[in-house]
This record gives sequence, structure tokens and C-alpha cells, in this order.
Amino acid sequence: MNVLEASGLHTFYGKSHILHGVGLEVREGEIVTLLGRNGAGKTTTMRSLMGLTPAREGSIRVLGQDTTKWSPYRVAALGVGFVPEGRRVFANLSVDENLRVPLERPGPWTIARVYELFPRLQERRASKGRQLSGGEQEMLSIARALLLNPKLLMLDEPSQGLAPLIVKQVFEVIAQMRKQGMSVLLVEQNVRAAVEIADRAYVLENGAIAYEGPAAEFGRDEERVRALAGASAESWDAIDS
Ligand SMILES: Nc1ncnc2c1ncn2[C@@H]1O[C@H](COP(=O)(O)OP(=O)(O)OP(=O)(O)O)[C@@H](O)[C@H]1O
Repeated sequence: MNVLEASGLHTFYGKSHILHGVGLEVREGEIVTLLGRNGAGKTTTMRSLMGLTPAREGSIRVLGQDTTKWSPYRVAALGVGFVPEGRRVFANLSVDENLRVPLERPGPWTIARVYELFPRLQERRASKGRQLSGGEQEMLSIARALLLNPKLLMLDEPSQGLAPLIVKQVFEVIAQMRKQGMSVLLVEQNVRAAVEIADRAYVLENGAIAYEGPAAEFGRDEERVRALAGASAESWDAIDS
């Protein structure tokens, strides 16, 4: 079954026409990565899927329901977790308090289980959000989204600004989530890490899908990666290595 199906999305910010007929799907238990240069429309796509910046045209189905006109709250309640870019943890609350803020939806993920997945958070459970490193904040953001027991988790650039070792840990966690049957839609600048972990890739160019296919196949085509994913020097070196 498709967890997510979107087609023909047209999204605007005021008069700026940003998405030009974007369509994508995520199947059950699949990791799908959404790549593209800066400004290609990746974040806007996620915001439209979530109902935060509603598409003016097009349709969205989540778990078989037509969510096109739904509020973000309803989409989340149906089972879509969204971890936006830039990690929004509560700076003045401890790790433990941050984890108790989300409304828990019943399911396999409990506070005890997220601590098992992120032992580092358990060690730091009494520390305030503002005392955490970037990597710890990212883990906390993901942990909070997991407590909603989503069927689909959408992550916007989870590796941004993190040291390579921490990126590796975050991606290991994403791989473990798939083992639990969760579907993931992953926006990434780190092309190498994304194509390694993902089953399929979509690449956006100027607000339209320019590539759709197996992630590994996309990652092997050096020229296409350069042209479409705008791989930064850093991520390109990583692909070469
Ligand atoms: N709130 C906004 N108002 C007007 N234009 C916006 C707004 N947010 C984004 N844009 C524009 O929409 C386009 C797509 O932006 P978006 O953030 O979706 O791209 P992205 O692929 O996620 O890029 P990045 O990697 O830089 O986050 C860009 O041209 C951007 O300038």
C-alpha cells in the first residue's frame, strides 16, 4: 500500500509559483529521498504535504485518505511526523521534559524505547535543550516525532551542520526505523548518505521532478548528481571516496 501519494502539486508563496506539478509516492516500509539544489523546492514540498503551505492545485493521499485540504494538525494526527529543518527543541526544558511534551499516539514507540534507540539522550536526560550539541538536538527532534508513532516520518535535512560521525549515527537510526516498518521521506543535501540509505530517489529541479528512480542508480551517475542535486563539494567528495 502507498503510505503517501501526491500528484500535480502547485504551490505558491504569494505570487511566486514554487512547485510546478510535483508528484511522488512513498510505499509502506520504504525510505524515499527527495534531493535537489538549494531553492529547488524540497522544503516547500514537505510543507505542502503536511498542509503547512497548502498546494493550490493537486491532490494528496495519506494512508488511503484524501488529505489535500486537511490542516497540519489533522495530517499529523493521521500518522505523519515532520521534523523541520533547524531542530526546534524547547531550550528551557530538559531532554526528559521535551520528550513528554508531544501527545503520545499509541504504538510501538514509547519514551523507554526512544531512550534505547538514542542512549546519548538518556545520558543527557536532565540537561536543558539549550545545553545540547547540534547532533543531540537533532536526535531529540527525531525522538519527539517518533513518540507520535507516525506511519510516515518526514525529515528535512537531518544531517545539516552535523559532524560526519554524528551524521552516521543519525542515518543508522533512520535505517533502524525502517526495520520497524516505518516509512521515511528524507530531504538531504548530503547526497551520498541519502542515496546509500534510500530505496528510491526523487530529484527536484525548479519546482518539478527531474528524476525519479532507484536511489543507488541515481547516486552512480556522477554527472547527473552534479547537474541535478547540486552536490556541494563536501557531499561530492564523499561520493567519490
Ligand atoms: N516563505 C517564503 N516566501 C517566499 N518565497 C519563499 C519562501 N520560502 C521559500 N521560498 C522560495 O521558494 C523556493 C523553494 O524554497 P525551498 O525552501 O522549498 O527550497 P529547498 O529545496 O528546500 O532549498 P534549501 O535546501 O535551500 O532549503 C526558493 O526560491 C525560495 O526562495
